[in-house]
Amino acid sequence: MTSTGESCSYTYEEYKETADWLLTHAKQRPKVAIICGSGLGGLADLLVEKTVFPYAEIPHFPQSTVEGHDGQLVFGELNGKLCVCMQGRFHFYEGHSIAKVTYPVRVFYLLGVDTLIVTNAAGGLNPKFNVGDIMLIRDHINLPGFAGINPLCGQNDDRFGSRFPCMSDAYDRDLLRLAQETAQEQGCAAFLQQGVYCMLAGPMYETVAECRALRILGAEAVGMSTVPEVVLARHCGLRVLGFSLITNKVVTDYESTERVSHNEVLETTRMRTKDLQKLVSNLLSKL
Ligand SMILES: O=P(O)(O)O[C@H]1O[C@H](CO)[C@@H](O)[C@H]1O
Ligand code: HPA
Repeated sequence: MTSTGESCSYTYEEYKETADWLLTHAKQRPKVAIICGSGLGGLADLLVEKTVFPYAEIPHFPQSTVEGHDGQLVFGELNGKLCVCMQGRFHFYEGHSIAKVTYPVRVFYLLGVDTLIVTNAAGGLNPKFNVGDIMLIRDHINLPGFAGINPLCGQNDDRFGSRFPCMSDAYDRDLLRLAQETAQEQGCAAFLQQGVYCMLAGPMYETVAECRALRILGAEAVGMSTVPEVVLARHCGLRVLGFSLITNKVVTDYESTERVSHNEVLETTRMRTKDLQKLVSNLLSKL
């Protein structure tokens, strides 16, 4: 049990119960799942022929508590492709166990999904990045994982994947190329970047010294999500594509008067959300 009294792990049967419930209640059989980051849930509104499930109605499903995360699972079609979209994700800092944060990923796998698209809002560490840039995630640094906060800790269930999964190919190279091509075609290459995302547990934003340390580690964007979802997705063999929207620049100078806030984060997502939606939507038609 965690300090909040939550279960630290789930049985195969629990994941299966959720998946079976969804298979009974939704007519769509998507191969693509999308997890929407802070302020980026508008993507799910673009789906047509929708079936919408508030998280509270889905057996064993966690609840969203963060502003900018609506808390519903949307099945439907986007640009001719069936998908299931999480309008709101779960974060470790909300007090959820890491198993709960990643719960939907194994449910997606049991639904028959083979591709996961993750989006997030992130702070830009790479000095070349501008606010409003979209960074394709080339790789990640699992900082909570260094400290043992990892959804794969505990007994391994071989029905999902192997004890020691490879992570050197976490982000699918073909999907990365496709995303770059698509960005060129739709004319948003000018603000497309590629880089390394680093997850911290949050909920506080980083100190100046932490940002400087993260840069030395090779991180180019920093956030409080995504990595556990990707780890679990790769464990069960899903292909992964990730987008970080650079919502703010991190502070690396003690003289700076800049102060990051969630309002600033959400404001940037409002400015760039349509471009990201178009990119994901155009890309889906090519899968
Ligand atoms: O990663 P997402 O969910 O997009 O949200 C990011 O924005 C929030 C902080 O402003 C944190 O939750 C951080 O992880
Ligand atoms: N740090 C951590 N998480 C974030 C940030 C940030 O600067 N911006 C958006 N999510």
